[in-house]
This record gives sequence, structure tokens and C-alpha cells, in this order.
Amino acid sequence: TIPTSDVDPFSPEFLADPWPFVTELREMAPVVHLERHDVHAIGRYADVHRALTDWQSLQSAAGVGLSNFNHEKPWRPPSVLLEADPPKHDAPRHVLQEILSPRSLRALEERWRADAHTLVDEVLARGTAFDAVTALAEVFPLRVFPDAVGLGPDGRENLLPYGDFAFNAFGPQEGLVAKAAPTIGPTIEWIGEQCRRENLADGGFGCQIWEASDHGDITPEQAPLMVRSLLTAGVDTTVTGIAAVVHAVATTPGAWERLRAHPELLPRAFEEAVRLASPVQTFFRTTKVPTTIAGITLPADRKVLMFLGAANRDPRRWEHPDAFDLDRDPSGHVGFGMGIHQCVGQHVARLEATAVLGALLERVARIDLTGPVVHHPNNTLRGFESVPVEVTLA
Ligand code: HEM
Ligand SMILES: CC(C)Cc1ccc(C(=O)O)cc1
Repeated sequence: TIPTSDVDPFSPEFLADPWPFVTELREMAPVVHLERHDVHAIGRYADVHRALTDWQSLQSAAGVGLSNFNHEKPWRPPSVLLEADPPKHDAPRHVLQEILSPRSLRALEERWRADAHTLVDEVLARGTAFDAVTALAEVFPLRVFPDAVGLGPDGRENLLPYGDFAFNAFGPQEGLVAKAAPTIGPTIEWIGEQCRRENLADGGFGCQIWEASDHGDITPEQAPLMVRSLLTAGVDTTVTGIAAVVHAVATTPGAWERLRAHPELLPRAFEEAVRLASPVQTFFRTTKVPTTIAGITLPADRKVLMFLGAANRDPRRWEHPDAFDLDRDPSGHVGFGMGIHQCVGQHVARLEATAVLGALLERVARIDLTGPVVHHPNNTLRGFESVPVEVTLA
């Protein structure tokens, strides 16, 4: 029989400090029935990796949140990437993969690095003690990404609240979703407006998506939803990722000095921070057919909750898993997912994070945490509200 647990992965106490619960669930058994939500949890690397790559047995089209689209109406029209399986998923994925490829982003690299230097100079001009979240992690993505998408100048304050709501909406209706629901309407409207072709500036990611529909690579109905994907997944995630990598290097003795001597390790530092922190902690798949995971056979139409954070710290896969280690090869981590849905925006995230860190590295000899970090409760994202630091200028 399958072990059960009454742990609620969406409760305030779980979200306040998930790691003890996450470790307990992973070590308890490969598959645990969470009776609170009647879903099955998996947290071991091998099983999460398999669930992410076996899209024929474990589908995304029924939604990657708690809500099962086979039985419930989604809160918004389903994403044609995240909430689609092949063949529907194929064309939108191919188009977005090209628009967000490393080669396509090379045009932005120089500008984003310059923007990062400008921001870091502004921050340091105000003093050597600051909050890495409010001064850097929440500022840089909002300075560069909306322009890269091609958004107009007004209303950008809607982006973080929208992403926060969307990531909460992968969890239960009660709690965080219910709290935001009464006021989120105008924000949802604003996001929908920005996906219309006439509101997207030439040359941006949004305009490029619409041009793909002119060429028939995708349909004109899919284009606005793909722009919506960028606005949903492209901001809160990078804010969290940048905060996570700053926090990791500031709390690991010797890491900053190592990066100062070897800035070519920056991309690896970002990957290792994503593995260790797993900004995206959990999301679901739905069994399409009876599916056996670690010897346990689940019937079809069951929600399976994947604990990415647990898998990324599974001692069966990683040595000293809880350590931020620049000598480790972090490849294979599931912080960006794995398989056909693996994060299509990961190169954008990496470029943003390494631009900010690279600019800090040039100006700062030491970075120290000056107080406790404050986390931002969200059903899916393990985000930060505050990472207070003091730096020593180079
Ligand atoms: C640290 C930053 C980020 C993290 C940790 C992250 C994480 C993830 C994960 C785990 C998935 C897989 C979802 C699944 O398998 O169902 C994913 C997919 C996706 N991500 Fe990211 N992401 C990040 C940044 C971004 C950015 C900056 C963008 C847009 C520019 C983006 C756009 C997407 C999209 C559109 C998908 C769906 C891909 C598909 O279903 O084919 N993400 N992301
Ligand atoms: C980790 C994922 C759940 C992040 C994400 C959210 C939303 C979309 C979309 O396509 O709207 C895509 C990816």
C-alpha cells in the first residue's frame, strides 16, 4: 500500500520553511499519498526526472496545478505551451525556442550587461548596505524584460502581481488565491491587453511571436497566448532566481572570492543556485493512463505533485546536496524542469542573473549578509522579500 501523509504543501507553515517537510516526504517513500488534497507526491530525483520526461503517461494538458482540467474550468484559457502536450505543444514550442535561443539573445547581451552596470552603480552610489531584493532582484528584470518583450511604458506594475497570482493558482483556491482574487481582475485585464499585436513594439519577443503567425508557424489564436506565457513566467521567476544566486554566494564562504578570480564560473554559479534553491518548488502532472512509479501503479486521471526542490537535493543523485558548491557539475538538475517542457526561457534567466552578478563582481570585493532573509509566500515559487547585504567595494 501507498504511505499517506496529512502534510499540506500549500499551508503557511510548509511555505514558511519547506525543507524539513520536503526532506521528510522524500525519505518516507518514493510515492506518498497526500490525503489533504488527494494527490500523490514524488520527491526522489529518478522519479521526478521520469515524470518530467514521460509526457505520454503523465500529461500537462490537464493542467500543471492542483486543478484537473478534465473536470474543472481553468481560471484562464490554458497555455499553449505549459498546459499542452504534443502535437498541440510542438509548433508553439519550436517558435518560442527560436525566439529565446542563446543566438537570438546575443543581440541583447551587451545592452543588458550595460544596464546591469548602470543599476549596480546607482545602488552603490546610495551606499554599501542595501537589500539585494528590493534594490537589484526586483529592479533589473523589470528594467530589461518588458522592453525586450515590447511592452509599452504604462502599467508595468501589474507584472509581478500577475505572476504571483498565476503561480499561486497552481495551488488550492483557498488561502493565497482567495486573498488575491477580489482585486486581481484589472491586472488580468491589463495582461490580456498587452498580448494584442497593436500593443507590442517592433523587434520585441511579442512582435516576433506575432510575425511567426504571419508565416503560419503558429496560428493567430496562439500568438497572444504565447505572449501571455512570457508575461506569466518571465518576471517573478527571474526576480527569484537573481535573489537566490546572490543569497547563495553571500552565504557560502569563499564563493565570492572564487567568482572574482574566475568570472567564467558565473553561469555555473547560477545553475548551482537554481539547483540548490529550486525557485520553482513544485507543480503537477496528471496520469493519462495507469502509471507505475517506483513500483507503485497509479490509476489514470490522478494528479502527481513533483517536488523539484526535493529532487535537486536528493542524496541518491547529489553529493553533499545541501551545499552550494562551485566545483560541482550541476547539469541534470530539474530546477528548469526536464524534457519537452524544459524551461524555454532559461537562457533569458541566465543572461539576466549573470549580467547582474557580473556587474557586482566588478565593483564589489566582498558581499556579506547583514540579517535574516525574508521569504515571500507563494504556492509554487520559493521567493525572497528581503536579502539584506553589506558590500565592500573593490
Ligand atoms: C530562474 C528562472 C526560471 C525558472 C526556475 C523556471 C522554471 C521553469 C520550469 C521548472 C519549467 C517546466 C514546467 C513544466 O515542465 O511543466 C518552465 C517552463 C517554462 N518557462 Fe521557465 N523558468 C524560469 C524563467 C523563465 C523565463 C525568464 C521565461 C520567459 C522568458 C520562462 C518561460 C517558460 C515557459 C514559456 C515555459 C513552458 C515551456 C513548455 O511548456 O514547453 N521561464 N520554467
Ligand atoms: C514553472 C512553470 C510552471 C512556469 C510557467 C508558468 C506559466 C507558463 C505559461 O505558459 O503561461 C509557462 C511556465
